[in-house]
Amino acid sequence: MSLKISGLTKKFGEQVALNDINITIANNEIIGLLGPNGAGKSTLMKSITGVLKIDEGEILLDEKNVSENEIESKKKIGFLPENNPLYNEMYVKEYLQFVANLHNIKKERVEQVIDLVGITPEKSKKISQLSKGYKQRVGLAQAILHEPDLLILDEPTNGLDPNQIVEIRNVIKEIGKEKTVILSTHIMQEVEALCSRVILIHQGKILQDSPISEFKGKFESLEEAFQSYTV
Ligand SMILES: Nc1ncnc2c1ncn2[C@@H]1O[C@H](COP(=O)(O)OP(=O)(O)OP(=O)(O)O)[C@@H](O)[C@H]1O
Repeated sequence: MSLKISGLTKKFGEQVALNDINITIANNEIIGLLGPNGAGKSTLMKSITGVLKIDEGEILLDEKNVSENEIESKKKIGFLPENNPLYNEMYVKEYLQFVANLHNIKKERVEQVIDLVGITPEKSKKISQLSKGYKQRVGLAQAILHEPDLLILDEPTNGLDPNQIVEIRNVIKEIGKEKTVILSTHIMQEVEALCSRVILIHQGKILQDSPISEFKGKFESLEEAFQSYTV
């Protein structure tokens, strides 16, 4: 998988949400997308997944422009949006089967993913009955069902309790062994636990794109580094 973003600019009216973003990803790695509220993280993720149309620049996935190859690109990308939209009235397995049908995926894969994200005991429950952590697992399951090469996760552990956070991180770590994962988070421990590379966005621009050790640099902690760049 290769992803090359060049000169990406996205505006909402007068507001420039992303300003001349350039990113190259060539390896399977877990990348932490950091930045204060309103920095442009979700906008970047939605731009890559094709949910938002960009104003300037281009996004190449495996050397093909995502806006000109929408269906092909979507096959290669899995997306867990912020606030994990799910159909609450559906049952877990029924919902995942529904998503699998949209992608033309065999039934066996649904069971495989249910097992991978650890929701086998919950698979016959209604989504509305699940705890937030299990809902998040269902969101992850729908994102990986079609075996995407690139997984984009917008604040995947937001609002979870400490146990659920660890569990979801383990699932992401497992997936990250074979896929490229871009995840946004405000939790520096998460970055430390999962990511090899950090991209820091502030006011729509990239301030830092480096291995985690370089990002930390002379600072005692990632929090300190984050503050020094963004205050
Ligand atoms: N649909 C939209 N219409 C108008 N402005 C938008 C829209 N989506 C995002 N914005 C603006 O673009 C900027 C970047 O927002 P974005 O949601 O990408 O930030 P973020 O880094 O994901 O923030 P957070 O950490 O709070 O989730 C913000 O100023 C936001 O208000």
